[in-house]
Amino acid sequence: MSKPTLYLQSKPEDIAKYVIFSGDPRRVEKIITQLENVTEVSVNREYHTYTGFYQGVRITVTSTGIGGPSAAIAMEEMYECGMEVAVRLGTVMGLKDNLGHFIIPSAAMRWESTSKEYVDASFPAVANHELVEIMNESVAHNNRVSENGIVCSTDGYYTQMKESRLSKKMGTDVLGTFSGLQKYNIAGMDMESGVVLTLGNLMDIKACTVTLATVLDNLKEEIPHEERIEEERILAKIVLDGLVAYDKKEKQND
Ligand SMILES: O=P(O)(O)O[C@H]1O[C@H](CO)[C@@H](O)[C@H]1O
Ligand SMILES: O=c1cc[nH]c(=O)[nH]1
Repeated sequence: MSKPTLYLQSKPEDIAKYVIFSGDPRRVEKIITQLENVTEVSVNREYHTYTGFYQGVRITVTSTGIGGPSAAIAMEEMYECGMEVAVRLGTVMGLKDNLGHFIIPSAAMRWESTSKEYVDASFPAVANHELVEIMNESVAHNNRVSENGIVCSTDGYYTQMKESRLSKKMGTDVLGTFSGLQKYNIAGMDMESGVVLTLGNLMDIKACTVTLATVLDNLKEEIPHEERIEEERILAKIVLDGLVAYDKKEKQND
């Protein structure tokens, strides 16, 4: 019998080949309401991990909290357990006129530091093309709009995404960050895509991120609360439907 992993307290037999990573543990509790025959694998720190079935496909869902370091731990431990496909399901700050859009980035800028602990900054954080296509189709089937631009992942929330009392005291140019990235045609900002896509490539597994633009730069606009609840439910359905479509395609190719 293998030992459970350190933080996600998981063994290979607990974990499906398809793993969904979601930042907020409370979002995980909502996602699993769309699954059947759900088993709690573990609830430890920010990591809430469950495995269940969606239309007959075995899927694990886990949370990673906020930021790259804890996302890397989750990716590593799921890889130890045999993960073959990793999908980050989360939210993103839109940098265009894209509030409410489903952003499935083709790649991420690696402004965060965690992925640089693994590999040089020149290594690209690219999503798996096949998964991106399948998730695009799933967005369309769910009557929503998808976008495949590049996102930027960062470590700083109150230094790069939202002005704060301290950022103002220190004269940090948060608004300048947005205009700089907009010049590069960046679709949005989050904190984990750079890590998930980089590690996915290093692990030689398939990885992508599927995100909902819930806010615009500096939180100048936000999706209203009730609408956000419904759109996050659809976000989960998009990812689950996408994984089922991927699984079907895999089986046809076998
Ligand atoms: O909604 P999640 O997946 O947590 O993602 C985003 O929300 C958090 C910041 O508000 C960061 O983790 C960011 O990447
Ligand atoms: O403020 C936000 C909201 C969603 N995602 C982020 O990364 N930041």
